[in-house]
Amino acid sequence: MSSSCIEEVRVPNDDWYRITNELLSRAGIEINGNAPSDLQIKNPQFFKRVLQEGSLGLGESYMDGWWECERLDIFFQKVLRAGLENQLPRHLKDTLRIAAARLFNLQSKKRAWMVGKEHYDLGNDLFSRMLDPFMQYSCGYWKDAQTLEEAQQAKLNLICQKLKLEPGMRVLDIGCGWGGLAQFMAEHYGVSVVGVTISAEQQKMAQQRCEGLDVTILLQDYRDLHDKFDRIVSVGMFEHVGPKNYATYFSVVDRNLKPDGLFLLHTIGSKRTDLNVDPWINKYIFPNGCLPSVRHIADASEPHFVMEDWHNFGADYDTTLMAWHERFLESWPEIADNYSERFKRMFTYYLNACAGAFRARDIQLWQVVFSRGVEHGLRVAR
Ligand SMILES: C[S@@+](CC[C@H](N)C(=O)[O-])C[C@H]1O[C@@H](n2cnc3c(N)ncnc32)[C@H](O)[C@@H]1O
Repeated sequence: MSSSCIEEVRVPNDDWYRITNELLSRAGIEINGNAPSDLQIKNPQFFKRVLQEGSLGLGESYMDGWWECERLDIFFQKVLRAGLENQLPRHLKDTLRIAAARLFNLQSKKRAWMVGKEHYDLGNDLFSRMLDPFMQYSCGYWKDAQTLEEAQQAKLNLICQKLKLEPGMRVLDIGCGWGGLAQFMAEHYGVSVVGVTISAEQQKMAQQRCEGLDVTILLQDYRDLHDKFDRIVSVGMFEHVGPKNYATYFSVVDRNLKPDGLFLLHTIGSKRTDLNVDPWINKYIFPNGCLPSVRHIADASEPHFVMEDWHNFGADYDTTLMAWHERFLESWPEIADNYSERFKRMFTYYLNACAGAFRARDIQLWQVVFSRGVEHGLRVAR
């Protein structure tokens, strides 16, 4: 950090600047430095805001244009690798939220619809451009893929193979999004599918996508399912379930799965066990989201199922998120009239922060296959 930079931003309070600078230097990040992951400060109030409000202040000040960074993904990778997020203070509101999460069920049936309205209903114009043609809003499988399209189709096939789908089977997709997996399973594997979502926009589009196929898309909470299926799959939805409901979730799967059925859970996971969600992500992207740990999944599933396979391909989410960001920026001119510039910064921040978190190995992507111990000759596909 050269003294000329300090003059440039005219830091009003040396201490705010000094502490922030010291923290960032532990992650190899310079203030107003030349590396792509360095911060360019536009408003010197930034230092105070970050030190007082932690992660929330960092994200909100970015949305407000108080700082820039050419490679936000690398910035987050470095910050998380250095463990800086644990050294920032919590905003008072966040402390209250954590207390509330311990006391109340933040993902109750009534509250579950919030994320549908606030995130998944944001705009099909945006999601249809940012995502692949199957509109997969979950990690692709990049093992042999070069493009987002290939990675998402490989993921869809991987799921179908792990589930050992056979024509005529009934499959339940809990958290079916825009219906891409339902369409793929019905078209390529000859199964009949029931999908559930809590987003009205998703239901509308999924129904159009699956017209003419043996697919039903329900707008309902997973807890209201009472049926029987040969296979159950749930992709990118468990992150909305919350610790107070993990046991209920697995009971619902158990209740709806035939005795010789298979269940595939695809979820982001984290090793932390407290309240596994970043306050900025909670406020602006996924209200009431919460990442499960291995222990959460083990405890909730063991009364019901045998765990047949546990596959981590978290590194592939980094690549997926970077591909989404590229497509988001490319399509921005077509959708800019429908959103604000602040929204653009918010989405850029979200996609890059998550990519950096996967790259830093802070969070994981798990596919877990469960059975009831019935002989399937289970050799799970990879
Ligand atoms: C990240 S999206 C994943 C969508 C899709 N599976 C995919 O991979 O593209 C999460 C999905 O979970 C659904 N979801 C969240 N909470 C739910 C709940 N309580 N009951 C049913 N679906 C829920 C959302 O509506 C959304 O479709």
